Amino acid sequence: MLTVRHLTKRYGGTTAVDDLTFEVPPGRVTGFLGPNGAGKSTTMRLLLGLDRPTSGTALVGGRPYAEIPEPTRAVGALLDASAVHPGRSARAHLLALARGGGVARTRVAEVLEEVGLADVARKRIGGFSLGMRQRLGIAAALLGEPAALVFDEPVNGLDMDGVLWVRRLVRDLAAEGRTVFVSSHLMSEMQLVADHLVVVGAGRLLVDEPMADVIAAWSHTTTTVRTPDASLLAERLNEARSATRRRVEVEPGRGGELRVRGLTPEEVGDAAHAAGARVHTLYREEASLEQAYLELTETATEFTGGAAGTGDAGARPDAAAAAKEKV
Ligand SMILES: Nc1ncnc2c1ncn2[C@@H]1O[C@H](COP(=O)(O)OP(=O)(O)OP(=O)(O)O)[C@@H](O)[C@H]1O
Repeated sequence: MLTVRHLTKRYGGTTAVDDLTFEVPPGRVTGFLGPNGAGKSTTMRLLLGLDRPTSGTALVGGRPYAEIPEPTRAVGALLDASAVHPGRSARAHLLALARGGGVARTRVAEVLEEVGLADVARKRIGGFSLGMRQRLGIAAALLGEPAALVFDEPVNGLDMDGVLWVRRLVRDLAAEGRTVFVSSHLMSEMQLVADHLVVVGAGRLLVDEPMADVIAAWSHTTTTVRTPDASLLAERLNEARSATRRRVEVEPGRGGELRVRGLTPEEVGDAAHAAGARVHTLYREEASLEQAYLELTETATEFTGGAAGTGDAGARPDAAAAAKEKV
């Protein structure tokens, strides 16, 4: 279990982490999502005792990292895959880590095999691709067979095989009952691996919910209909709204269009027929989870004046408003 309570970290005038509170329990993959600069790496570094909090606590198995008796067995981490000695071989690097962490030498061959680097074990790390370095970083994290794993952007630089391998590994580690905490700046990646999602923007907690709930709340279908009889149809749709238990929203779009959320194109078409409204265009739009996430983090950044904003300033405000309601 990883526990973050009222965690704050300031660097001079920059608040990298701002009063964060959440837990990462064992047996599931917890995704840590946020745009660049949102404070993900800083939170992970604080959990791993690589930096001191300005205030609040970051605990691994209920203790601050510095007080863990056997840290290698408690938590393994992949943070910055490039922070390795380029002149050493992969094997020598892992042997040094095993020696330092009190781990049996035999684990080195095992983890090299597990991450697919057995064939290049004696090659210098300096000649490794970014993907190979990521695999080596993951091998180092797995050395002590730790109860918790912290992976900062583990799929960065990996080819498709590597990405699929990391996704499977992360899920397997959680299935073994380990605590798995994985960061990414991509919602699409989180959607594929995470059971639970923690979203941060400008250092603040925005969402802490099961992935399934996030998907249900953020994805929605809008049916757009263009008709010269908009008021007739709108009236009929309002009747349909009171007849259904689903949440239906009708709002005017561009050029006499109506945008209907909560009803399918078939239902809108039937309502138009019943109302005697002429339909010139009728289509369905799926709101993407990625878009809702971008708008959420963008809004968080605007309100806090942080520097983590990304994306398109013309983004649709309706999804951002819906996302804000969720917060
Ligand atoms: N050692 C440091 N000194 C000064 N500022 C820092 C330091 N480390 C992080 N920051 C700042 O804190 C903020 C959060 O950075 P952090 O790296 O934690 O974000 P992140 O979500 O991990 O983003 P990325 O994916 O880009 O690493 C940023 O504004 C960053 O510039």
